Amino acid sequence: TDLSTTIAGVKFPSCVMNAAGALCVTRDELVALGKSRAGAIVTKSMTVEARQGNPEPRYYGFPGGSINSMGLPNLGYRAYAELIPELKQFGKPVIASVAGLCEDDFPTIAAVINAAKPDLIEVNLSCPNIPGKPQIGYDPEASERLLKRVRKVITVPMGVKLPPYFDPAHHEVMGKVIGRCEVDFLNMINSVGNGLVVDPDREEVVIKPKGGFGGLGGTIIKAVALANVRAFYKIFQGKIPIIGTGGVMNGVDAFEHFLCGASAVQVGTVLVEEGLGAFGRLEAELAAQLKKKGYGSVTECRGKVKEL
Ligand SMILES: O=C(O)c1[nH]c(=O)[nH]c(=O)c1I
Repeated sequence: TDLSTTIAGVKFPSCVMNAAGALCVTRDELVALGKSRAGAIVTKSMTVEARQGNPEPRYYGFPGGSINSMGLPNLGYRAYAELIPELKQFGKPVIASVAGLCEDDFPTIAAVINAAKPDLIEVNLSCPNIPGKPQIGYDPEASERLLKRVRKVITVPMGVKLPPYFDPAHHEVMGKVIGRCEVDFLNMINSVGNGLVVDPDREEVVIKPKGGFGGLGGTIIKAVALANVRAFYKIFQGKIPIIGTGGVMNGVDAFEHFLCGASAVQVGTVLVEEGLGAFGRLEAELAAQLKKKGYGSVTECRGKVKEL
């Protein structure tokens, strides 16, 4: 079974890769991703200055998912610009995830990162965990302004990592914004922002930042992720490739993302919980599922989910 995929003209040896944020902050983590079965190396979203991130505990896994308020811990964009040439030696695409603490940070980072020639750049409009900072992706005007500014300085394929939307009207509005910004791929969804997990025995929240509020990931968000993948796949009639992120814990979850229109999938929670070995398991399970269903590749089943 062929598990390779192509996004914006870039060939991925496997359609399963890490989500920005999962095991991808340090050089050692990124090199380990390069040596693993991951289909790409996706960096942690980067800011201008290096950051320690939020106070711990800031990640908590539980049956069904995870909650995090990492607070953008990363080496700073200059360090990743220096790392990119080394990371490109592993025979798989390097995706640089660009964030920023303010709108002006994004083009500053994007211009320097673009010069380091990652295979693709993913603009993260959906970090939910910077205290006092609303998600850019929930502000269409700010999203359009920012995407147009970074598009001017990015010459490699540019994608956007979107937060979950919960209303078709929002899918429509963001679809129009994206259509006006020459976006080469989409990635959805980021974590479901500002959830709250409580430990009933200790009668406490489980993470420290923001009173325990954090982004949700894992099985519990799969249905939200699939809805967003499907909504944007339909809006763009499959013409903009979509990376499906959210709730992929096994091969069947990944298959569901492809049926809804994804061209590749990213994994976060399952990677943090299981480690890099998850890639081998996910690939084997996805290959078995495709074989069982009579599909020769993920491309064959893309967008094939039937309505009633
Ligand atoms: O807290 C984080 O660092 C973080 N956490 C997330 O769940 N999504 C993001 O985009 C980010 I930048």
